[in-house]
Amino acid sequence: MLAVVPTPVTVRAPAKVNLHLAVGDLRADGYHDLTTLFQSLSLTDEVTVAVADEAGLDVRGEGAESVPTDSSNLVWKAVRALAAHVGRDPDEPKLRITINKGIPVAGGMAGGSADAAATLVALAHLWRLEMGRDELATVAAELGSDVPFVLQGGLALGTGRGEQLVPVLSRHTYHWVIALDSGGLSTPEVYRELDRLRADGNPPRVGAVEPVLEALASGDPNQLALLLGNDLQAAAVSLRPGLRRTLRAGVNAGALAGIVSGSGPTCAFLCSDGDAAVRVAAELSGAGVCRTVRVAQGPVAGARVITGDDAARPTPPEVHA
Ligand SMILES: C[C@@](CO)(OP(=O)(O)O)[C@H](O)COP(=O)(O)OP(=O)(O)OC[C@H]1O[C@@H](n2ccc(N)nc2=O)[C@H](O)[C@@H]1O
Ligand SMILES: Nc1ncnc2c1ncn2[C@@H]1O[C@H](COP(=O)(O)OP(=O)(O)O)[C@@H](O)[C@H]1O
Repeated sequence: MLAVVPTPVTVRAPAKVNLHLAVGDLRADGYHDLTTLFQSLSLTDEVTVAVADEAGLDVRGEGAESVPTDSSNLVWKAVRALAAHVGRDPDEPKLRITINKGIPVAGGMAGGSADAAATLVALAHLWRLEMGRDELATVAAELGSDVPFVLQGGLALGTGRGEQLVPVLSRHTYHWVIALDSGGLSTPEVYRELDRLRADGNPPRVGAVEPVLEALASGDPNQLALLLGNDLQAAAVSLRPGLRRTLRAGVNAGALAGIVSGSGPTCAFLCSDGDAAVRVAAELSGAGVCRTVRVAQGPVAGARVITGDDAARPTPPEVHA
């Protein structure tokens, strides 16, 4: 009898920016307790999972050359984790995975996490698993602190190491300019640098999260801009001092405020509306402070299956500095 080969599944998953990132003390397990507000952004990766005669991984797009294709890639970790969770053989049938990257690599925007979340959703579809999003989220949390959020998308308050999520109702769209750096920063190194700065002195700490939630409820980007904050910013700037210039240049170009995205080095600039974002992007791209500039909106949906022509959609507008 002929075996039916399932149709390949393509899943799109979003980047994130932390609107508020309060980092607590170092825990015994090596993580830090966080209080963070995540917003998903319209910079996305697409992951296609297909059953094939030979297993393999192709990575294309933004920063593809710096992404590992061996078993350390988060998509293979996602395959192994989900297979273990449901008691399947991760190696049969063999899988061919293609990642199309639109999210900067090691940029503080959860690109690897987005690929892991996308792989979980694709496999749940391909393997016809009867799993709810909550069950998928428990597997996601094993793969990384940011993976549950990019699986869920939208706007959410994250606690614990960032994996415990409460969705935040959002009726407003925010417009961003994203400045991509020429290199990446290692997340553990940035956390270590913050510990070092705190041992030596008193780097600035963000305030309470409640006013940020109120600003989000108002939908006024001017109000939100005053409250954006990231405890990791001082550490990212300490490791990459040029980010100070980038942050200044975005505000000089007309953004309401600029922030280092998560552990950096990507910087995110909040703008008053879509037209302002295009103007800021054009001016910032000529300032010589970053590699590339993108325009993005948030919040957007979490990891979801896309089909047909939609999968061939062009990448977001790009302006080279
Ligand atoms: C900083 C943040 C902010 O959202 O994102 P990025 O900017 O890297 O995307 C996250 O905390 C990154 O989450 P993620 O990239 O999933 O990190 P994980 O794989 O869970 O952890 C990598 C390492 O980062 C450090 N880590 C991570 C999370 C946390 N709450 N405390 C930590 O100290 C630990 O050293 C850990 O070993
Ligand atoms: N699918 C993947 N995409 C990107 N990076 C990956 C992936 N799998 C593993 N990595 C590794 O994870 C590191 C962090 O990448 P990424 O998730 O893009 O950054 P960040 O943690 O700053 O958001 C990369 O330097 C790379 O070595």
